[in-house]
Amino acid sequence: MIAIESLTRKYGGLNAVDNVSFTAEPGRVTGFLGPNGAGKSTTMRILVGLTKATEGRTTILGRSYADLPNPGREVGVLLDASAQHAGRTGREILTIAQRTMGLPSSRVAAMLEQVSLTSSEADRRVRNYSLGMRQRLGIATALIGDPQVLILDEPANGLDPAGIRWMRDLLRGYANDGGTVLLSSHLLHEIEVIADDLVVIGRGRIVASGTKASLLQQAGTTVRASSGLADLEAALRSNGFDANPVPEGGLRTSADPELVGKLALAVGVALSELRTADGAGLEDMFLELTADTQREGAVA
Ligand SMILES: Nc1ncnc2c1ncn2[C@@H]1O[C@H](COP(=O)(O)OP(=O)(O)OP(=O)(O)O)[C@@H](O)[C@H]1O
Repeated sequence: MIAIESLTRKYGGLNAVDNVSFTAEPGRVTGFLGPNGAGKSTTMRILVGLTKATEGRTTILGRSYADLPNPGREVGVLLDASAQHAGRTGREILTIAQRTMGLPSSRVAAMLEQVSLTSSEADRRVRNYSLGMRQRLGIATALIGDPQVLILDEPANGLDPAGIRWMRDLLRGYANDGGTVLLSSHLLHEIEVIADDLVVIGRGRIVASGTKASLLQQAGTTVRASSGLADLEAALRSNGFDANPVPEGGLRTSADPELVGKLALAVGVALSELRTADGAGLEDMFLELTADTQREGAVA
């Protein structure tokens, strides 16, 4: 279990993290989602004691990171896969972690196998690793102490589609065995498949959080038409439903698709798209929630 309570981190006049509170629960994968610069890495760095909070507190398994007696045995951390010592081999990096944590030497080979790094890859220097191989090695280092909690910052970076699938399965299995997983991404589609819970952050503030199922429900129905949207919006509102424009044209509404179709017919609007809450609806909601925090418009 990870708990973040009223966390604020200021850099000069900037609130990089602004009064953030949420928990990540055992047995669940919590996706920490937000556009570039939203405050995800800062929050994670504070969690593992690399950055100081200006206000608020964070705990892992009920204690601050600094108070964990053998942190690697309790929490596995992957913040920046490129930060590994480039002159060491993957096997050396894992061996150092194994010795530091007082683990049996057999853990090194077991971890290499778990992340599918071959013996010859393990004996190559990290400077010759692809980013995907560094991510695998980083995940192996995070898992070597058999921790109950995993904190991963953008772990899918550099992985190919098969690698992303592999990581999802690994994290799903880990959470199913009772582990707590907090993973960040700026790409909704990367974590919506795996996350049970989502915490959405924009400009340092939490803009939405909850189970994926509840957020999907809030995402409602998305409807598009090449003309007449204003009439449809008015009809929805006069029937007591929300109707809000979404990026790239269209409306998102709390009315169910069948009703939206009937109202569209009644006001003579030909629809080009009508769909119920799904990943795309969630994406519309994510873009809308973080619209004023985007640098380049779309994120996914
Ligand atoms: N050491 C620092 N000094 C000054 N500003 C910082 C520092 N670290 C982070 N920031 C700022 O804090 C804000 C949040 O950054 P952070 O790296 O936490 O975002 P992020 O959500 O992880 O983004 P990304 O997806 O791009 O990694 C940004 O505006 C960033 O420029």
